[in-house]
Amino acid sequence: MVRDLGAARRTPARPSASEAGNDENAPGDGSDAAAAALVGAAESRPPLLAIQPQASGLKRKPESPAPTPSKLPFRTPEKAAARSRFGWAPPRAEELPPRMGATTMTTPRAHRGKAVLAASSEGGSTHSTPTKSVSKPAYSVGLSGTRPVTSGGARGPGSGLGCSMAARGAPVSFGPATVVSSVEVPQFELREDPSFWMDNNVQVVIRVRPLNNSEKTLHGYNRCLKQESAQTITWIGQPETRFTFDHVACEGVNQEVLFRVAGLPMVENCMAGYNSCVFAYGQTGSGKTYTMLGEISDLEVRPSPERGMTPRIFEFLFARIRAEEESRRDEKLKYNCKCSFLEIYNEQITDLLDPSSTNLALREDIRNGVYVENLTELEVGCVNDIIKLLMQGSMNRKVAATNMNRESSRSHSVFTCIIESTWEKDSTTNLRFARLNLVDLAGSERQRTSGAEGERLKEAANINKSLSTLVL
Ligand SMILES: Nc1ncnc2c1ncn2[C@@H]1O[C@H](COP(=O)(O)OP(=O)(O)OP(=O)(O)O)[C@@H](O)[C@H]1O
Repeated sequence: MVRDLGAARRTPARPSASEAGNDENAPGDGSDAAAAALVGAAESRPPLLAIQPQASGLKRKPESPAPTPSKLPFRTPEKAAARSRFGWAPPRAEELPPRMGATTMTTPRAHRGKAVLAASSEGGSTHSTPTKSVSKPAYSVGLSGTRPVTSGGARGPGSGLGCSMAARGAPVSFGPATVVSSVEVPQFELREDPSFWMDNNVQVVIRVRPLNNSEKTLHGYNRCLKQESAQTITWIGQPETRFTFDHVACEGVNQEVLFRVAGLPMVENCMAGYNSCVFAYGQTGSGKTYTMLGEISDLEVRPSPERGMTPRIFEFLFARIRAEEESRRDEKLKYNCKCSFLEIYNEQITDLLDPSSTNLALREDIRNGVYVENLTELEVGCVNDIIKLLMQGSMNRKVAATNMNRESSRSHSVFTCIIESTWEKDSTTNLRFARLNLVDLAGSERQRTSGAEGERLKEAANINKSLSTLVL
């Protein structure tokens, strides 16, 4: 049964992270999990992954008219210009931190059980992807967590945002991991350098969440990972394996710091006209929703320090928009932002801003590229507009209790903001366009550990299937 957390999820019932701990991941009891399935299934649709051609007679929701080339020329985004405008000096090679491990991607990522925060933007030139520092036969190993290793191979961390990797090839079994038992874990500062993002299309940030109370009660302070720097993390199994990422955020890294490292540069990219995307991937209960959304109730009155990436991104975006419009008043610079919020549940798309609108079709055409047909797009002008949409959409999202997370998101959610700007220069009207996607994926899970049965099991199968497709 799916629980509509309409009430529960965004009420004070969800404890703050300071209390976290505590029983967040504890399984709910039967009554807690009761409720109704929200999404109707349509039988005859092709699978979601198949993009359907534009149906004749069907029209997308009205959009702003396409610019006439002669009147509204598109401006090529100026990364270099944006960099200097925001005061970022391009880092000199010698200033960059030494990268541990190999610098090329040596393993395709097949993930199991942990989370990654990945962000990307169009443009730039190089890929920066996780690397591991030992070359080994194929395996699947969990990174991230502070969760203790339980016997028999529940090696996945499961706490924190982390990542698992697997090399291609035949699986080999591993011996049990060693565990580190320590109340204190070393802290590492993340390097805030927005200009770094200007030169890298994709970055992967691992976030390790603190142990919660039930984990401490069950397993003490045992951990199967140790962190050695702000870029590397080591799985203390056999063989001990070190992984290198763009950033590894230790347990002590808070929402503000993570936003400054990973969210703020995305806003700057969008302001400069680049499409950008941040998505959280990982094992159920590892902290994806906490990272992407965090605590958003009461934001208008008393912003919580636990608010996550999404609200912070929009706080910053609207502040930047106001500042830009002010400083370029003579050019009549104007921004216009439109948002949509959807979920993918059991391979079907539902409009979270209009939940009666289910089973939406994915289409593609030359003008719009890939888009979701009939998805609600609402104009937004300030953070409060965003908060309302986030609250509304989050309440409609499918959430249910599993053994691993009392409020497990059972769907992937995509919050999109289209940022358009127009300005006049040399008697010409210019138009710039960027799209920002903020994605909170459903958690990958082992059915045995998550205790999925019945409807939960069907969801879990669809979640794992779609995550595997994403990785491919
Ligand atoms: N960095 C953190 N600091 C404190 N608490 C955290 C942190 N990350 C996650 N938590 C807590 O852990 C619990 C699980 O987090 P969350 O619901 O975000 O996991 P998830 O990865 O989204 O899970 P699922 O995939 O099942 O939806 C929540 O109670 C959350 O408040």
